[in-house]
Amino acid sequence: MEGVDHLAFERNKAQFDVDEMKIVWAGSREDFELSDRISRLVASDPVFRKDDRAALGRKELFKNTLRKAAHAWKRVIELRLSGEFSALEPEAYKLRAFVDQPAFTDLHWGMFVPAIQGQGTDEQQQKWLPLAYRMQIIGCYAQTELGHGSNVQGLETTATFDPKTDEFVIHSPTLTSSKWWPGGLGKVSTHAVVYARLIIDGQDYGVHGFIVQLRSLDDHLPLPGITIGDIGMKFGNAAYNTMDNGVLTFDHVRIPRNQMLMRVSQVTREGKYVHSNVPRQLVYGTMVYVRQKIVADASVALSRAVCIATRYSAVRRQFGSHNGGLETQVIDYKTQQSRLFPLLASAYAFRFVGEWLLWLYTDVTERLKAKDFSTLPEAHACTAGLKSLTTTATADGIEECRKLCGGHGYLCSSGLPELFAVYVPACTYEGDNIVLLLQVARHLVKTVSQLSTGNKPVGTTAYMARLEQLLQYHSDVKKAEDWLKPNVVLEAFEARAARMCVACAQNLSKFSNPEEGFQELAADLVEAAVAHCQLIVVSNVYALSLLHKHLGDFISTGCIDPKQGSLANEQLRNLYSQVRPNAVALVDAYNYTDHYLGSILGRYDGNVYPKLYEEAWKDPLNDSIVPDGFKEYIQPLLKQQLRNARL
Ligand SMILES: CCCCCCCCCCCCCCCCCC(=O)SCCNC(=O)CCNC(=O)[C@H](O)C(C)(C)COP(=O)(O)OP(=O)(O)OC[C@H]1O[C@@H](n2cnc3c(N)ncnc32)[C@H](O)[C@@H]1OP(=O)(O)O
Ligand SMILES: Cc1cc2nc3c(=O)[nH]c(=O)nc-3n(C[C@H](O)[C@H](O)[C@H](O)COP(=O)(O)OP(=O)(O)OC[C@H]3O[C@@H](n4cnc5c(N)ncnc54)[C@H](O)[C@@H]3O)c2cc1C
Repeated sequence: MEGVDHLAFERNKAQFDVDEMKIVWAGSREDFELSDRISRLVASDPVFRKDDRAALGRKELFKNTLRKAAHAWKRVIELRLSGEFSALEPEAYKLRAFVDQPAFTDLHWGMFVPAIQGQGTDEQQQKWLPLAYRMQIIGCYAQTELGHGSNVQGLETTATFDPKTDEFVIHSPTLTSSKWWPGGLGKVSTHAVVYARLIIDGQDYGVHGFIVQLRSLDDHLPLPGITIGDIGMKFGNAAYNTMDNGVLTFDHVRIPRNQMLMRVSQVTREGKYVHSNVPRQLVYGTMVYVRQKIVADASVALSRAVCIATRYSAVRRQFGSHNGGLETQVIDYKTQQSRLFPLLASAYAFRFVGEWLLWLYTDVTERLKAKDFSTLPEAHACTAGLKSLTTTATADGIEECRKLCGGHGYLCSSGLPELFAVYVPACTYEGDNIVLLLQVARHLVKTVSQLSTGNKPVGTTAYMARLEQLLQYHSDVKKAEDWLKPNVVLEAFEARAARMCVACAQNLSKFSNPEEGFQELAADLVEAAVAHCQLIVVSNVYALSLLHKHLGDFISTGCIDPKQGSLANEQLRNLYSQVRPNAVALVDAYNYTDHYLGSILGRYDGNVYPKLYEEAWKDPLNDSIVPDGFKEYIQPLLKQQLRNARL
């Protein structure tokens, strides 16, 4: 029935003010109003239609992406959504988010511009940023190669200084040195920040960033010595195939010396290599920025999936009808709750941890400007660890939501297959999640080993200062309600993380070669890093479901005993019952339009079945009643069977 709210009875059960929660989710009233306005603006604009995406071929899909990106840019300017000619303002960022289609612009604004901002000198910024802000040049981030992604120091592209001409010669010496993966490179970018080994007078100074023009600004053809193309279709149908991830090789391409990004180190006219008094790691700064953004986006992707699964679970009924009455809503099954509600809690937890990480990132950026580099290792460990933790949980969570929607979750019209396919590379790009956890583990082991030298741990590792106490700790939980006290939960998580880190550090000390030890104990180190990152995120329901999931860690490290573990589980069940009447309202608080959700199962009005039925008839296969190919392939079979039957 059109116009009827099939979920009204659920909404009436809510025990909190949904409008207030919308503001909490958005961050502030101002942010809420902005998101609300822009999401409606996108939803009502036919150019931003997306329900036809699944049926488009690659070329149409890509052209459709170009059209949307151009239209979005026009809207940004027409509506004066941001300051003059910049898409880095929150308004433009929101517009991009609600358009909901990965495009070259993500890399231009999300990596090319930040790389110049973070690694360029003032002079370089003045030259390149105005062009980039106006999109008079379009850039990408060309770091990864066919042979190396995680191992950045292993990149092979070379940038050799030629003192005669005051230029760098950019070259791809091997097949494996071909740049491979950069988004926006394949068909669109005119420029790139290319990461290459700096060679001066035969000496290798390691990987540095260079601004390289790739295509003519007139006819868009690659410049001499440059070969570029798209790397081909990726996982999922529409999904990330809106993006032109590309391949690029250089054959002795010359660029002026002043196109090396020179904030961290410089090459003089005489070919002298000069290193500023800033840490070399700032070359990796763009990755820290994007990892922080990815954490903030994890809650968005997970909340979309949870919103679809929660609304649909309230609509869907199976079994349990008595005397011809209604069957049970699947959301009332305890197993459904134990799978869905921790994800609902995670979406909220990630939303808040994303805010916190933005604060941490802003703080470190301010400090860097004032030449205080002391918090850089902590910022790197937190962004790397939380990127890994939240993207893994979100990718797994989206897939769980698909299963929570039963068979209909597998239909493209549920929105979940595409959401999963678009999201899942987040576990790999911007740092493989295991490789990033190993970075966190290095930071933790270093922190533990420095305790004996009197180095006071700071930031998220501050709990290590209470190591003696945490090693003695045993939970004093006696009844299920004790697990509701935040301190009780926090201490258990601190003790578990501390003990796992100390155990790793002790085992490492048994190796004469620390690197060998690190390789050998890598699996344990990853688990210790996960424990530390979970500690950063813990909050009520979420914490208890994690404790339940990782009960083995808590018991084997002696933080809690099995009885306390089952009390945690008992409390978890109580919490699920408290969440149940509020579940639909909690997902309404995300304030997502039906356009943005892109899901029949997650429709605000819950009018699922008629719309699913209607949608099925739109499939191109249903354009004709008898399928194309019937005469060639089906009819002969049927005729043959008839003949056989007669025989
Ligand atoms: C209209 C508007 C539209 C707006 C849209 C905006 C959209 C925004 C969102 C953008 C979305 C973009 C989509 C995503 C695209 C993906 C792009 C990519 O994948 S790009 C490609 C991404 N690729 C990857 O992510 C590659 C992953 N690999 C790596 O990051 C590195 O190679 C490594 C870290 C694994 C090893 O590094 P390596 O040097 O070999 O070895 P060591 O371990 O010895 O470390 C040495 C020292 O450095 C330290 N340190 C390390 N990192 C950092 C850091 N970041 N910082 C600080 N420090 C760092 C480390 O702690 C150590 O310190 P110490 O102990 O000596 O004191
Ligand atoms: C959709 C998408 C978009 C991308 N966009 C860009 C872009 O715009 N620009 C760009 O430069 N790059 C881009 N990339 C590349 C991306 O950053 C890399 O793929 C990523 O960093 C992982 O590196 P890799 O492919 O070398 O993986 P590998 O390191 O080869 O990983 C393979 C396996 O080896 C394991 N492994 C590797 N090293 C270790 C170790 N030391 N210890 C234990 N296990 C290890 C990993 O865990 C993984 O299981 C993109 C990738 C994707 C998928």
